[in-house]
Amino acid sequence: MPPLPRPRRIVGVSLKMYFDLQSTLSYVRGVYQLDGEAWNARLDLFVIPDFVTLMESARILESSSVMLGAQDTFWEDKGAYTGEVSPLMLRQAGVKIVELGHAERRAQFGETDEWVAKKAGAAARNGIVPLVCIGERTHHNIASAAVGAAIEECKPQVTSVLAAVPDDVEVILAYEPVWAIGAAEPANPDHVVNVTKALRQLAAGRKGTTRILYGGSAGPGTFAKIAEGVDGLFLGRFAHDINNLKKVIEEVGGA
Ligand SMILES: O=C[C@H](O)COP(=O)(O)O
Repeated sequence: MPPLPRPRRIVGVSLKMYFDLQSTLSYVRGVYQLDGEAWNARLDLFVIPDFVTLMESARILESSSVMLGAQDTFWEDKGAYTGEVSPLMLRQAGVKIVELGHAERRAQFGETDEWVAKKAGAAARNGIVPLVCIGERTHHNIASAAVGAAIEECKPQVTSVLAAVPDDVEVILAYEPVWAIGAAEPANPDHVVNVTKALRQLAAGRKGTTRILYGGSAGPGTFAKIAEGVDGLFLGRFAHDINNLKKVIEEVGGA
């Protein structure tokens, strides 16, 4: 099968719950300063702070091309859902991307593929790009077995989401092997390339853009080794130093 044309590259960071209010806003200001770098590198840049700082983050980023993300959403727009966050309000607040199904939410808060798919549908309905985290929980020692097992585990995570969103809307899939999140280093590059190539085929017939990111202890030096399989990186801890985010933007733009 001929290789599929590749979409524009994209790099972003989720702050999870690592920072406090002032350091979050200061970080978002730092990302704003990298708008020019991202433009020069011809890639899209996003930042995902916590919910509390979203409105102020939107204000900081409003004159830039940096896309604002949220760490989750509920699947209904309005109603008696105490504690949940509406996708309608996220859109009104300036959110362009919503992260769904992160491994930490699946493990600690019981997120299921069904919930993630419903949330992805709600995001798309509100004009927000779903960024869906997928990945296998355990790592097999034999490389060939590890690739096959990862693809099998990721497949339903992807297909349930693709069935829940219109065919012509953009979807971002973040391949994050669970065992590589919060680790000392990212997953083996061959493993990432082999799995992401197979995941790309699952979305091959879509009319909408599907971009595939890698996440899991990614940082400077990661992208060039896996560029064959992915369209960018989804960063965590190793982007807390904003200079590392700058380096990654340059690397992804140059690779
Ligand atoms: O959301 C980002 C990923 O979970 C990666 O986090 P990490 O780079 O700190 O492992």
